[in-house]
Amino acid sequence: MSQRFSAADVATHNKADNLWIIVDEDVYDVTKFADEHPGGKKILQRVAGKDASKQFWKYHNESILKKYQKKLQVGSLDTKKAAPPTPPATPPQVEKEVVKPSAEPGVIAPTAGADAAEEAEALDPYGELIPYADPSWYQSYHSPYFNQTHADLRAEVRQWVEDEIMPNVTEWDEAKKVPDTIYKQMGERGYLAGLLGVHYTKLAPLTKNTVKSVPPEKWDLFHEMLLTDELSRAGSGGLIWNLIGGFGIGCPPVVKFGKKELVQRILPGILSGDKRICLAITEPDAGSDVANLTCEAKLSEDGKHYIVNGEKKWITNGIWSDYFTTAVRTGGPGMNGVSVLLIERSAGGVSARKMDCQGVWSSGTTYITFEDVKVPVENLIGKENQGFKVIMTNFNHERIGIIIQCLRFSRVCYEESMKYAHKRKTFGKRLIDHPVIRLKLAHMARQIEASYNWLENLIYQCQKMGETEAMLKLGGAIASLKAQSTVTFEFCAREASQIFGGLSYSRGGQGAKVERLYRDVRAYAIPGGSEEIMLDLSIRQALRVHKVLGMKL
Ligand code: HEM
Repeated sequence: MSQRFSAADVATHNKADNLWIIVDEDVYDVTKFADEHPGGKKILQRVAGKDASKQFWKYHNESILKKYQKKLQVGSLDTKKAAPPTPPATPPQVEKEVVKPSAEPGVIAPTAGADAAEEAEALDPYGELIPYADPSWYQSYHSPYFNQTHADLRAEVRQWVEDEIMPNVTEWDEAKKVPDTIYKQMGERGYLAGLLGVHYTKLAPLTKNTVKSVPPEKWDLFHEMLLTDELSRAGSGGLIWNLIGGFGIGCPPVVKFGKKELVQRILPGILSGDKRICLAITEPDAGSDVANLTCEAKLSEDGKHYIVNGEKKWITNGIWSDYFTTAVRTGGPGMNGVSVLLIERSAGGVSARKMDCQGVWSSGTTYITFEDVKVPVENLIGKENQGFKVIMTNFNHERIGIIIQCLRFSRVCYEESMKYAHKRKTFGKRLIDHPVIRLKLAHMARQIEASYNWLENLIYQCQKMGETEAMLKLGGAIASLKAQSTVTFEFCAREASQIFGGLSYSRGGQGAKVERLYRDVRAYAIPGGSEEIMLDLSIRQALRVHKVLGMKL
């Protein structure tokens, strides 16, 4: 915005029909906007022609300015320097202080060995540096897992989220739909191909899009993790489920167990963001109890097709999906009669009805009916009656996705609370100056950090192990961490809501993220294995694995 005004110029625009205000040395013409201002026009008229920064920040958060800046800003004060008034996402590099470890007498400190010298350098600080609001490697703490390619991806995704997603996410959630252009961008930016738990180089021949800041050969599971993590900063389960909820769980079985011809035919359209895919397992009568599903697939007499009949419920993205990775019964009762089929909507006989749910509004949760749907036998994923293995292998990936989202949502609740606690005053003090509020923040932070550190460790294990080893050895721990992260999320959403008070009870405004996330909690605690089932599985599976490892009890 090139136009410059003196404070005296702005002061002349001080009438209802000529109403300018100053926020952070930028000048806004709110004459027409005043009538539609949700806080009322009188309140704007009271600051007409004046610097209203203090009042503005009392009632709004950053996304409001981003959203309205283009429409309302007419220039800046002539006193404004080139540098932006708010800290940039990446603060300027400062010379690093070299910290020499030293121990107080009586403290047992490990002596630095030869390996210590090779330890990775901590990356430059990034983000707003609010303690615990980002993972510690963002804040220049050492990490064995992240390098410059992760930092580059982080910056790329954050910019996109802050510019194009965050200012609109509340509107999309209320409309229960994310614009298709955003999903398309997920493909164009090469993100979809990076979210399958499969090495990027394997998918490169199936897509012309790659991620700008990370070459395919350098892509690892930590890139995948941080992509979901950064997207989740928008603070909307609906957004994440819309973008990756169907794809992230519906596509991996096809890539890992689908026939080559099928993969080559459908993957390019999916990875580019033109076609959508979802996972259809749960039924009105079979949730976590997958072995009891009833949707049946009968082989046609000529042996060329399966004919599918049955219902699926709570299917994320089902409403707009072209492909359904579907669990069906091809054999007798129990887990050994289950197969997985890739059902194509274009075959006909597929009806989809959008369901109204408590949370994740823009996720497109769907009730699906299959009526005599003809599915070519080439669309069998894995082997007939061995679909259970396909489904089980998929669970680890699905649950890790849920964990990443829950922990970032917990951080969002914490971060929003921390910021709000610094501006809201009660009984003559800022909230942050009340010990009871600090206690809430402390309880949030300790759970977030403990869970996130376990997550990093599990991602590292997944990276080192093969698919089957990971399924067996990590299944219990991942189930346990899924329960841990949904409990943490529920706790943080509740505590944040208490800190925001009425602002998180009404929708929109400063408490928007907290109000929305509070509604999204159950969408994480129930699907993908409920907390109760996860915790029970975590011990059963761990005992089974450790018996094989030689456990002595
Ligand atoms: C560029 C100028 C402004 C824009 C674009 C703007 C926009 C908005 C929007 C979109 C809301 C709805 C709540 C939200 O989403 O956060 C809102 C609410 C509000 N605004 Fe503004 N506003 C501006 C300036 C101001 C100023 C200068 C004041 C005070 C002097 C003010 C006071 C309020 C109040 C009191 C509310 C209601 C807050 C609540 O519901 O708790 N606004 N504004």
